[in-house]
Amino acid sequence: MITTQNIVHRFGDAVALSGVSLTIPDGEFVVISGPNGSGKTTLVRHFNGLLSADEGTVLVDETPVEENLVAARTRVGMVFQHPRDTFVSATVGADVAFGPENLGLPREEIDRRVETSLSAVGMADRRDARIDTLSGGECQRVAIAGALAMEPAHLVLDEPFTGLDGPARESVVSHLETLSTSGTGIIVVTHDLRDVWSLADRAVALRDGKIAVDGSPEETASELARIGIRTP
Ligand SMILES: Nc1ncnc2c1ncn2[C@@H]1O[C@H](COP(=O)(O)OP(=O)(O)OP(=O)(O)O)[C@@H](O)[C@H]1O
Repeated sequence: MITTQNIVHRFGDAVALSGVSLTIPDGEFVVISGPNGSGKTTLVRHFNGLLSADEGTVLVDETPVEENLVAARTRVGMVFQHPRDTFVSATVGADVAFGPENLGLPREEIDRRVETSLSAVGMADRRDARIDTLSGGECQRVAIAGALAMEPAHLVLDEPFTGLDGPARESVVSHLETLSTSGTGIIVVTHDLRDVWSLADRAVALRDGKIAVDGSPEETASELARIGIRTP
């Protein structure tokens, strides 16, 4: 479970988050939307301690994130926009193995996780492929596999569909659906709710660093429309 309690985040004089309280239970599929600059990326970066709040507290499984960063980053996996810039290894398998290696896991366990994670995104046969030969959609799937190899309770994806064509989006969405069905909590930051609307348990929208909308997709569709966020 991820809990933010009244968090405030400032960049200099600019207030990016202005008192956000949110609880995301294990297994929940949440979409986070909102206008440009409303604080979406800033918010999710608090979920595993990539940013720390100026005020308020972030808890992962009831432990403050800063008390155990490794636990927070193991429980909450993060996949960023433009994953091509975040790969650390030359090949798919080596990149996916990187996180588990840093946890100091035995080789057999690392191999098992790489295999399972790549299978989960339909890339098991590309283990030895060079990263620089992958398409945008394949990069996104490998980035998801890298996060999955940490066996997170929650997978956070920040604008995972940017730059992907229709078939690539469909492929990423279908893998998210499989993960969600198998119990992984999914948190997707997106401007475009069309892809994930039918999968979401909950829709949260930020505006001016505050939660403007929070509820089930059915409950929130008209409120989202009122603040200019289109739903399918
Ligand atoms: N590193 C930074 N330094 C200064 N200001 C920042 C920084 N990162 C974000 N901000 C500001 O904080 C506010 C929230 O930004 P954030 O990226 O969280 O919004 P967002 O909702 O994810 O936007 P977008 O939809 O454009 O990605 C914006 O006003 C942004 O300009």
